[in-house]
Amino acid sequence: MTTLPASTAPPLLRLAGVSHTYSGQRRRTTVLKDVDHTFERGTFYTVLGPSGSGKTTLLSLASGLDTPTKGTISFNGQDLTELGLGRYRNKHAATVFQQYNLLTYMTALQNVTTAMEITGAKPVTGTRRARALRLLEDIGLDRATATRNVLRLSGGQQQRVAIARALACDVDILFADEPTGNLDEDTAQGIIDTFRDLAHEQGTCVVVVTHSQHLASQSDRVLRLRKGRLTEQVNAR
Ligand SMILES: Nc1ncnc2c1ncn2[C@@H]1O[C@H](COP(=O)(O)OP(=O)(O)OP(=O)(O)O)[C@@H](O)[C@H]1O
Repeated sequence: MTTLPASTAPPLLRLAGVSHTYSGQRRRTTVLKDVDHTFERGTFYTVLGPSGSGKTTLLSLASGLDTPTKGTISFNGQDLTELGLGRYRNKHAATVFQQYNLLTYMTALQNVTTAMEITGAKPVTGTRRARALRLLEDIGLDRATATRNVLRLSGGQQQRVAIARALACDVDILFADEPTGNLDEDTAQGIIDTFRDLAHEQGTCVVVVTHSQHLASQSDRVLRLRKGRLTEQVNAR
C-alpha cells in the first residue's frame, strides 16, 4: 500500500456534519448536532460532558456500532458504510463498553484469546495464550484469576478483562466508555498510563469517554460535549 505524505493523508477518523436523533414512540431526541471533528493517530483524547449529553452515542457512532442519522464518518478517507461497519469493528477499532460485554460462559483468558482469534490479531512473539496472559497480568490479573469464569470476578476485575481484550486486538483506534469507573485509584492510574503509552509509543488513537477531570487532565486533547455540540479545550497541564 502506498503511504501518502502527511500533508495529504486523510485523518484517521473524521466526523463530518454528524447529527443523531433517536426516534421514540412519542418523541424524537436529537442528541448530536452537526459534529465535525478529526481524530489522529498517536493521540489520547478524552470526551467530557454532563450525563445524557450524548457521549456514549458519539462513541457508538465513531466505533461503528450505529450509523448517524445525518453526516458521514470516514476512516482513512473511506466512508465507514463503504468500508463495512463489521470490517471496521473487526480490523480497525476496539471498544471497551460500560457494561464490559464479556462472554459470560468463558474464562477471562478465553475472552481475550477469542477476541484475538476473531480479529486475527497475532502476537509478535509466542502464542496468543501467552500474550493474553501477559496483558492480563500487566493489568493486574494473575493467572489464577485469568483462568476463572468471568462471572466469578468482581466488577473491577471484569472491567480489566474488557480492557485487556481491547488491547489484545492491535487496532488503530481504541474507544473506551468510562473505563476507570469501577477501579480503585492505583488501578485506574495504571489504566490511564497504559492508554497514554498505547497512543504515544504504538501510535494508536485512543478515545475515552469519562466524567473524570483527573483522567481528562492526563490526556492530550480534551473534547466537551454540551447540548449536542462538540468543542475542544486546550488541556492546561
Ligand atoms: N437507544 C436509545 N433510544 C432513545 N434514546 C436514547 C437511546 N440511547 C440514548 N438515548 C438518549 O440520548 C441521550 C444521550 O444518551 P447517552 O447515553 O449518549 O449520554 P451520555 O452522555 O453517555 O450519558 P451518561 O454520562 O449518563 O452515560 C439521553 O437523553 C438518552 O436518554
